[in-house]
Amino acid sequence: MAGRPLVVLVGAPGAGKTTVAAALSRRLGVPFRDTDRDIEKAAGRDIPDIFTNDGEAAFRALETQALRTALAEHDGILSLGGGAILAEENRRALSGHAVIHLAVSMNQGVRRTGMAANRPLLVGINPRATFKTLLTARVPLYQEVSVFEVNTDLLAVDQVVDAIAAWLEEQNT
Ligand SMILES: Nc1ncnc2c1ncn2[C@@H]1O[C@H](COP(=O)(O)OP(=O)(O)O)[C@@H](O)[C@H]1O
Ligand SMILES: O=C(O)C1=C[C@@H](OP(=O)(O)O)[C@@H](O)[C@H](O)C1
Ligand SMILES: [Mg+2]
Repeated sequence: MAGRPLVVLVGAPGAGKTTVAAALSRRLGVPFRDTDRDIEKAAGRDIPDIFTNDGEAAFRALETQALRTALAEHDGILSLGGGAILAEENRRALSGHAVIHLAVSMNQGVRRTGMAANRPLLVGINPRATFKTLLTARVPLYQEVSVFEVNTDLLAVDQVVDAIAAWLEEQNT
């Protein structure tokens, strides 16, 4: 099952990584994988449960392991959790891969994640301030690991897929 992801999607929560990765994999007819799902499957629990009962550090350790495994064996489209780029070890592991940054503004990010309470880091009294702090800390890291960026704010999911498919085509010509 050894492989190499065709594309790895990074970006803040609500950028659309999971949704776009699934849509892109359908478009290209290649497998889809999401490290958050891998973690939930392996643990037999969902992410809020892992955060609440084991803490963020435990989640990050599972995430590093899930990333390492997926990079080694997945040969389709891979989406990561928004915080996967925080560990230097993970950024190093992503080096040389076709990493695409799905960018999202605070307004859109809060709007898209506000509906679901399944992102433990964004649950709180001021999601806008939390999201802004998160972007300030992470955007430089998303940019550091990526080789291409799509600003998703004004695009529908299919249009984000179009942009990535066009980029891939360019790489192959
Ligand atoms: N380009 C987009 N335009 C509008 N809504 C979007 C877009 N991309 C994703 N969404 C919606 O935003 C929410 C979060 O998407 P998701 O794929 O879970 O993001 P991520 O994995 O980056 O956190 C979902 O409800 C999804 O349908
Ligand atoms: O930004 C983060 O630190 C996180 C983002 C989530 O994934 P999405 O970016 O897919 O929402 C998930 O990995 C976890 O809740 C932590
Ligand atoms: Mg996701």
